[in-house]
Amino acid sequence: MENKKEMRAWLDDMNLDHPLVVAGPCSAETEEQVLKIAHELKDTDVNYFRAGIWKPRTRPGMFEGVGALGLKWLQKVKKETGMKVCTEVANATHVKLALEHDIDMLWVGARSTVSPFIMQEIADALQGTDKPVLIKNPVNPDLALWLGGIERIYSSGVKNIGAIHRGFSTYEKSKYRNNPEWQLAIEFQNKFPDIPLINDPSHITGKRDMVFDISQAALDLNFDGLMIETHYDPDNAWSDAAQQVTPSSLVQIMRDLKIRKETDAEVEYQNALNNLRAKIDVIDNQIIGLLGNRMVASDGIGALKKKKNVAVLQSKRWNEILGKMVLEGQDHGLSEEFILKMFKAIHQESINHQEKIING
Ligand SMILES: O=C(O)C(=O)C[C@]1(C(=O)O)C=C[C@@H](O)C=C1
Repeated sequence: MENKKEMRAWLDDMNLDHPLVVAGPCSAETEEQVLKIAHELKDTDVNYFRAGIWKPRTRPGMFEGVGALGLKWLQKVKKETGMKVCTEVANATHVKLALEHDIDMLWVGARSTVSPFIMQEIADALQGTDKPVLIKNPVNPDLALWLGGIERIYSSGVKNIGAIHRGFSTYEKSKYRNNPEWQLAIEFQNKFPDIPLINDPSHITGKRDMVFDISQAALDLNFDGLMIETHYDPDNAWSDAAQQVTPSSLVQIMRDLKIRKETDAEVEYQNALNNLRAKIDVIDNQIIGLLGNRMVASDGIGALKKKKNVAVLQSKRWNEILGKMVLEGQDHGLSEEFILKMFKAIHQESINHQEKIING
């Protein structure tokens, strides 16, 4: 699949003066609930009203959505508010029913994107539709799998396409429900700059008080839109209670978000920017030079270890280095998270060098 301008035509044609906003409850619960939220979102920046009707849940016995009945409620939302509507589809039957009920946009969830068989089934059922289809990232941080899923949908003739970044599952404890792994989203944009990329801060954070910060971070990284779960009584929602915001909070979030432009042509700005970028280029070259020197020293240690038959991994020494560097980093305004990531990568490279020497 190649990047093509046509992939973003559906969004460009909307001529929005703000990021695309998709909002509405995690789950459609009752007709009254759906309509009440829709009416509260009616005269806001919201472009698409969302509600899940088929809910993939981690464990059986949890609320799995109202099913096809909810499609009628979404039709009512359209009729009463004029808002476009969207929902998640997870198999060919869902697609068929959603298209029959003229749902304006569909999305494929993270638990479906992981499965090439399901993606192919959904792609076949979507064949030829002109409705926009958004594909969420798979639960695991695998860019190729995400792009493969999008390619299946695109290859079946769906030209109005988009992607939703909802973060990635981790075993490790984290302040996020799903780790954003922003680098992966940046790589996505580098490869496919014309696939509209929508951020889902609700699933990334799992907590409503973090939704604003993640939304702002996404806009700062040139995301095209936001999907934010919204409920008039979040605490009593039937699913994902902790992460939903009220319609009035959503309006406030949209008001407070800063939308930044791509660049500024002013000469003074351009000159100052170029000066600082020249500095960064010099420093980056120095960093590479220093890392190269470090590996030469490591190669020397590798040769010594080979002679004396000593193991490559020296945990005590390594932990001392990590501890020292975290403290050193603090003095230079560098976060512990960054220092640990960087030094773990350096350590691995050092080990690879020594492995080559010892086994060479
Ligand atoms: O000090 C050592 O023994 C090394 O081999 C160097 C080094 C490092 O790169 O800093 C590499 C591997 C060890 O696990 C510990 C440290």
